[in-house]
Amino acid sequence: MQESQASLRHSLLTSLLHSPQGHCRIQRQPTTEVVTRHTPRRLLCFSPAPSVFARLRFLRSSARFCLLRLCRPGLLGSAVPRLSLPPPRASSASASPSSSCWQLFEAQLVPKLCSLSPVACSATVNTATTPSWKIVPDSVSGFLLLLLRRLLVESLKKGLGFCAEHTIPMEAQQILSRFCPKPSSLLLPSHKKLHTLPCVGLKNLGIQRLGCSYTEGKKKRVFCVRRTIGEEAAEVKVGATMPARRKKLAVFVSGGGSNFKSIHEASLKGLLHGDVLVLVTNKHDCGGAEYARNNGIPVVLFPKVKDGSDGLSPSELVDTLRSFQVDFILLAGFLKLIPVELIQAYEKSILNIHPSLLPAFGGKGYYGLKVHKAVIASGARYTSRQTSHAVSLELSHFVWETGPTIHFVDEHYDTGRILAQRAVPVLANDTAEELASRVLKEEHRLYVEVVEALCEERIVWREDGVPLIRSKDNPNEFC
Ligand SMILES: Nc1nc2c(c(=O)[nH]1)N[C@@H](CN(C=O)c1ccc(C(=O)N[C@@H](CCC(=O)O)C(=O)O)cc1)CN2
Ligand SMILES: NCC(=O)N[C@@H]1O[C@H](COP(=O)([O-])[O-])[C@@H](O)[C@H]1O
Repeated sequence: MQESQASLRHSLLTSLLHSPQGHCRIQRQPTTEVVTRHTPRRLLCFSPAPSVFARLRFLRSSARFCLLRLCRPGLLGSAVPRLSLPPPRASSASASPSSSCWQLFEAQLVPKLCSLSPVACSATVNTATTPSWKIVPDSVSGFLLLLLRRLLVESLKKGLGFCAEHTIPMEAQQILSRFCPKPSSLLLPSHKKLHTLPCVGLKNLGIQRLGCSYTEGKKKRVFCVRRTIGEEAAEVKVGATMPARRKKLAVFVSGGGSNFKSIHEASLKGLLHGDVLVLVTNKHDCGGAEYARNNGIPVVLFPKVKDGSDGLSPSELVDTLRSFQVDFILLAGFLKLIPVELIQAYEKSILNIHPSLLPAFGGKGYYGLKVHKAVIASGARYTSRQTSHAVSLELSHFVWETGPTIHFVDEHYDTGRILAQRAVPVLANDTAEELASRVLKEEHRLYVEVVEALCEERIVWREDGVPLIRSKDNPNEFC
């Protein structure tokens, strides 16, 4: 069954692509408006049918027929469990329309389009949640192709109506991790803003960029655009803040991996602007490694086991992470010392979570349950507020607390710059296990919040070397 559908898609793509002239445009909204571009783009071609009307009939019937079949649920993402598109995160008031369009465009559809071909259709019709994309021929040579465009739009409308419930396969959502740096934008004569993203998937088709343009408050549309050699790309930055490129993450574990799992799940839900691409562990059979294998995430063994050939050396580990184009390393219950080679290769890019309020209860020997046992045994008490001579003793009260710390990693255990902490109460009759469980819940929340900021490039360094997290809602404030 799959084969026939794949060959069907191929025949449609071939028929659309191998002819001397023609154009395609992926439109975000059903519209008859044609954006006049300041330089014509040769995009895609349609096969020269014996006669004009035969061509139209051929294209209309083949497009409509193939799209109906292409869009049939289960076709495009057959090998991978299907996920319906998560509704886009409510963009903060400050986010411009373009950025929400861009987030939808970059995160949820470009990967699919680029991986499958510009002929694929997808998504649903409600612009408030997920975009509807149409592929229509856009003529720069006369009414013929405009007529063709209208015919195909009609076909697609009917075809896409069939796709309304169509979901994006998970593979498309993971393809985005191969996507490119910051989108740039092209100012169109009518002051519309076109944001384009290099599109690796279609290079062999001569299509190098996909773009998302918008006019304030109006409809949005998406183009597939080809830059012919020598053509000047008048790309200029626009003021609108654009989300950074999605980040590539590596997670290091030695045990159960609950922090790793909460980060991975947050990424799949669209809460993080990043993806976990590789798991590193010193215990290939630990819970975190098991979870990674069950979710298609490559597992790498580090460090080398003493007498065995398995495992990577520090330099091999650096090379491996570079091959995945990893941006950030997240330690989550990893119990081995990170070598200086890795710290130098990933400066200010390695985070660790520790289950106490550092600098208390940190360093060599302080890991896992040992940390919580030490906290309980110490009877450590922190005043909840500054006591001063003026404040009588009965007003100051002792609060017994601990909690997770997230810090940058340097060459020693737990001595790197602290980025975030959160207080968790210690109850008088707590066992180490009960306290560990309470702290772990807070770890999961705190680590996802910090990784979210990391992926959105909201971590800044103060002049005295202290890292701060810029508020998501108000860039002038810090968490
Ligand atoms: N260069 C760094 N490497 C690591 C750091 C760090 O801050 N800098 N953090 C640790 C995680 N961690 C605390 O957060 C930590 C892990 C393990 C130990 C420890 O004492 N380990 C034992 C060996 C334990 C074992 O193999 O089962 C030891 O070294 O003797 C302390 C702190 C991760 N790496
Ligand atoms: N010093 C390092 C250390 O103790 N890390 C701690 O190991 C646990 C791993 O749990 P997880 O594997 O379920 O994420 C977490 O509590 C983490 O803070």
